[in-house]
Amino acid sequence: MTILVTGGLGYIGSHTVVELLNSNFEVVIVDDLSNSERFILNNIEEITGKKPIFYPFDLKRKELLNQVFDAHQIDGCINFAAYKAVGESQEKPLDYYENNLFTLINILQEFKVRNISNFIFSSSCTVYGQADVQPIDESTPMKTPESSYGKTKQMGEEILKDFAEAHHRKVSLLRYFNPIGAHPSAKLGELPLGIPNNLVPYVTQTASGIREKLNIWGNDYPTEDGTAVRDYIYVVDLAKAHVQALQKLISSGEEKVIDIYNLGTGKGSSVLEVVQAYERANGVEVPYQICDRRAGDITIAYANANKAERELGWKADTPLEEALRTTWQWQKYLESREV
Ligand SMILES: NC(=O)c1ccc[n+]([C@@H]2O[C@H](COP(=O)([O-])OP(=O)(O)OC[C@H]3O[C@@H](n4cnc5c(N)ncnc54)[C@H](O)[C@@H]3O)[C@@H](O)[C@H]2O)c1
Ligand SMILES: O=c1ccn([C@@H]2O[C@H](COP(=O)(O)OP(=O)(O)O[C@H]3O[C@H](CO)[C@@H](O)[C@H](O)[C@H]3O)[C@@H](O)[C@H]2O)c(=O)[nH]1
Repeated sequence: MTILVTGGLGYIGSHTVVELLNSNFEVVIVDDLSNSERFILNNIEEITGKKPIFYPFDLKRKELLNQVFDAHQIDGCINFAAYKAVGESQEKPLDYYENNLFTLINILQEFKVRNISNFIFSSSCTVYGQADVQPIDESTPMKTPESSYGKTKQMGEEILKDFAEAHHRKVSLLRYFNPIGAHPSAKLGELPLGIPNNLVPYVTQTASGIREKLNIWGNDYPTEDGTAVRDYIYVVDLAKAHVQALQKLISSGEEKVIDIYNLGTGKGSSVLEVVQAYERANGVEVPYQICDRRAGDITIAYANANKAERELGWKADTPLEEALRTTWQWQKYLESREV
């Protein structure tokens, strides 16, 4: 079967392409390289011994997308392509709505006219906002997200539910918690772009001396050590969930399926716990200072991922320290490419 993977050279997409190729799917990638680099394609080939087909263009260009569907018998799509910087989305909301929603609709139009099913969407735990109860399961009520980015994820989910209902198609909405880590080969990982916004990339750059100190945004939260708590999920575990969600859609005898899964470990870790685990895992020091809270941050979010375990037979079981070790190895790889 041939799967279109949009954003397949990005962080989560590239890891998922590896898992798809290892599971004998044919892969067609469309990625405009707006947040990724071409060498990732070679690295995917080095890891798997297989070469995915790659088209470098912007999915907003309908006529090019149309040609891809003409050229390949597409059996499903995993749609990673999106802008994802929460802060930036507040400054450029129109760019976020345009990129994250128009691209989605363009692909779905092709699915509609060509009668294709099996669509997987990258959603986020951000759709829950600050939930009233932890852990968060799929029936936890959604709140209005703080950012335009978060709103594109909620809207994307609604678009897909309507699409599945109206056209009798199979879709899976995957709500990721906080993905971290890199491929064990150290050939795939998250590419740092400017000053990292996310915790683990910032910790990594602090450990390697690129940043002087980590700013911990607040230690006065109502948590055990006062720092905010998240559910950090290893990216390879996350990638595997996509293959399992896809296989479930493909093998379902139903005409219409709307699956929704939380993808997390079920365990919350505070910012300080992540810093300490990083130091232990990699034998490095991470200097930090405590600062004021970051605007828009929630106190705590961790998943109840039992539904994914029950229905997909999937569980994120890589320990935090192991995931953090791969991050450090990826950093070393990136540094070796620079010299
Ligand atoms: N990383 C996270 O913390 C996280 C958490 C929850 C959800 N998500 C979602 O998961 C998906 C993948 O995230 P990621 O961390 O791998 O991001 P990423 O930026 O590394 O990957 C996205 C890829 O899509 C490409 N892209 C963006 N717009 C495009 C367009 N118009 N046409 C073609 N290609 C385009 C980029 O070049 C990039 O390679 C995104 O939808 C993101 O919103 C990410
Ligand atoms: O330099 C830093 C960076 C982060 N943090 C804290 O670390 C925690 C995690 O922050 P971050 O890594 O930025 O993740 P989130 O704010 O939880 O958001 C991420 O995870 C969400 C759920 O997947 C996604 O929707 C977002 O796109 C993604 O940025 C938060 O308490 C931050 O305040 C710091 O203290 N210092």
